[in-house]
Amino acid sequence: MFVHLDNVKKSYETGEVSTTVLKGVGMELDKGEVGVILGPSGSGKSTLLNILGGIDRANSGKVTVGGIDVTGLDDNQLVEYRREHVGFIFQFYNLIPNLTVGENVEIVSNISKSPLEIDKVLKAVGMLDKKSRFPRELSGGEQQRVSIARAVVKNPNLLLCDEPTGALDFNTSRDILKLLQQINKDYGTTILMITHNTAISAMANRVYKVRSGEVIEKNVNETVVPAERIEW
Ligand SMILES: Nc1ncnc2c1ncn2[C@@H]1O[C@H](COP(=O)(O)OP(=O)(O)OP(=O)(O)O)[C@@H](O)[C@H]1O
Repeated sequence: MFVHLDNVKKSYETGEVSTTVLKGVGMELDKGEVGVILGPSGSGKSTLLNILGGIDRANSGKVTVGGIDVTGLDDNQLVEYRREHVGFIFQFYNLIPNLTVGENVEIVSNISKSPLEIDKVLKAVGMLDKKSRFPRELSGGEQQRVSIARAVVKNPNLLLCDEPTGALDFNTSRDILKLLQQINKDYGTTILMITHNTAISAMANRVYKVRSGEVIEKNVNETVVPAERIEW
């Protein structure tokens, strides 16, 4: 398995209080697959994604990605892992406001070992003609396209998306999902996506339902539905 989480546990200590957020999560994804994590607010989805992406650490259990034992990495190795292998897409884009579209993508490309061509990636997300614009001059959907370009330019093995369509209307969401599906197909990028929207799970190979820090249901879809046919 390309992505493998085994019995991952996580709790946060705030003062004297300990909150258990993940209670022994198991998850698997083959190379080139799309996975969807569904679950209510506060169920631990973002924590799970952050551990997988090397932003946060598990207290126990094992996480491997493409043969790398992520749980065994020291802080420097974790930075390297994030930089080389993982692309992140968030609900609220997180673009740098005083850099243009091109520059937002370029700063990531500059610190990557084997980046893709910036213009090629901007073209793939339909933003090449707006390369010189600033984020404030773009719609939400366009900003999300740029944040996808920024994540994809480093040619990551794993693309982690935390509610990528959470702030977008139906049509724009569907365009963004189509784009993610296209990237999965064209670059063979393994994608794991958090969503509240159960309809989106139709485009995934594997679906994980999470509740209160536990996986309560795992499904493997025999057929994957093209994003343009998803309705909600
Ligand atoms: N750094 C932290 N310190 C303390 N508690 C935290 C921290 N990060 C998350 N939590 C708690 O862990 C629980 C799970 O949070 P998480 O963000 O993973 O849930 P989620 O399923 O992604 O929720 P949402 O859908 O609302 O984003 C929440 O109760 C949250 O308050």
